[in-house]
Amino acid sequence: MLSRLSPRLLSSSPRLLSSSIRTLVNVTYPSPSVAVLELDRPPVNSLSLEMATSITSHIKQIESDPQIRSLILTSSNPKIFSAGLDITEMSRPSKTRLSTFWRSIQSLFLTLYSTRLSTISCITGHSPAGGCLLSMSCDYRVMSRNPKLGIGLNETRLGIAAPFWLKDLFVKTVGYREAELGLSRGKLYSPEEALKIGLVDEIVDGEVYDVAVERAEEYAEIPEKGIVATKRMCRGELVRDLEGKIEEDVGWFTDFILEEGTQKGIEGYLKSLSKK
Ligand SMILES: CCCCC/C=C\C/C=C\CC/C=C/CC(=O)SCCNC(=O)CCNC(=O)[C@H](O)C(C)(C)COP(=O)(O)OP(=O)(O)OC[C@H]1O[C@@H](n2cnc3c(N)ncnc32)[C@H](O)[C@@H]1OP(=O)(O)O
Repeated sequence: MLSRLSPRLLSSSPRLLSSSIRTLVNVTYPSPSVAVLELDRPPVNSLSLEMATSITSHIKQIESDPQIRSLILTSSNPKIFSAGLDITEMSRPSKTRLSTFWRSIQSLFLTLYSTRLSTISCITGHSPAGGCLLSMSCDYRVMSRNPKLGIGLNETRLGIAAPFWLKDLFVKTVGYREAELGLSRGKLYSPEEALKIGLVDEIVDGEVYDVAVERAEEYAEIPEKGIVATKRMCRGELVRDLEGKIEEDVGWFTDFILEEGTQKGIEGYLKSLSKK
């Protein structure tokens, strides 16, 4: 029923939907050419299989409306953009669920990174690991100036490594040496530090959402043909690299996660999170 509605009517607020069909995101339209996709999976917007699948299918629905030119990705939680992958998906999982989960993450990345829409990440809160992946997949990133916030790839801190395509995305964003340092140290950057290395494009003292809408409208004024061709030129290589290695990447991920040593690391990390 829901999928037959026009994307414009698809404001999937939890207030309107029963929990059984909750879509984990809210979609709104601040202007005729701009859509906002708000992550809404309390407590920390972590990316479970269902969450990743929902975001991907909403991006595709929004994309199918030719009037919409820009998409803002943001969070219903003012303190947390996204805590990244749902770590519980990687803790003692079945191999089948784990590979389906990883496919949903690959698909979310490919969809967001190569969409015809101009994408603005509106980062009001923490954005570690998979949260940083979502932000880096967008065309432009605005972040609140709050020095307590962190953005970056902290996988090594969990005893895991970023997959090759996330490493490549990071290298493309911040350059080789900074990426190597940031990845191996599992560094989370403050907004000021992130701005300095090009991990975010702008930091905002006041209402970051208003700035994101302004930028989305600016992008929407640029002729679509030029912007889509440019995006394809800049991003095509990484998209093709991953598309050509989907199965290999699923194999690496499942083997790596299912190793006993990795499982112990994940268990310990989960404990440390819930003890806080
Ligand atoms: C050479 C071969 C290479 C092969 C490579 C192949 C494959 C690659 C292998 C692996 C790649 C996998 C990539 C992973 C990327 C990821 O995204 S991993 C996730 C990383 N995320 C984090 O580390 C963030 C952890 N969370 C936090 O730091 C904090 O929660 C926060 C976001 C800063 C918020 O803090 P706050 O104090 O507000 O909240 P709490 O910490 O109290 O959390 C509330 C609640 O939520 C639970 N939780 C937090 N984060 C997650 C999460 N990511 N997943 C699941 N659950 C999470 C937390 O445990 C609390 O739960 P509660 O105690 O039950 O209330």
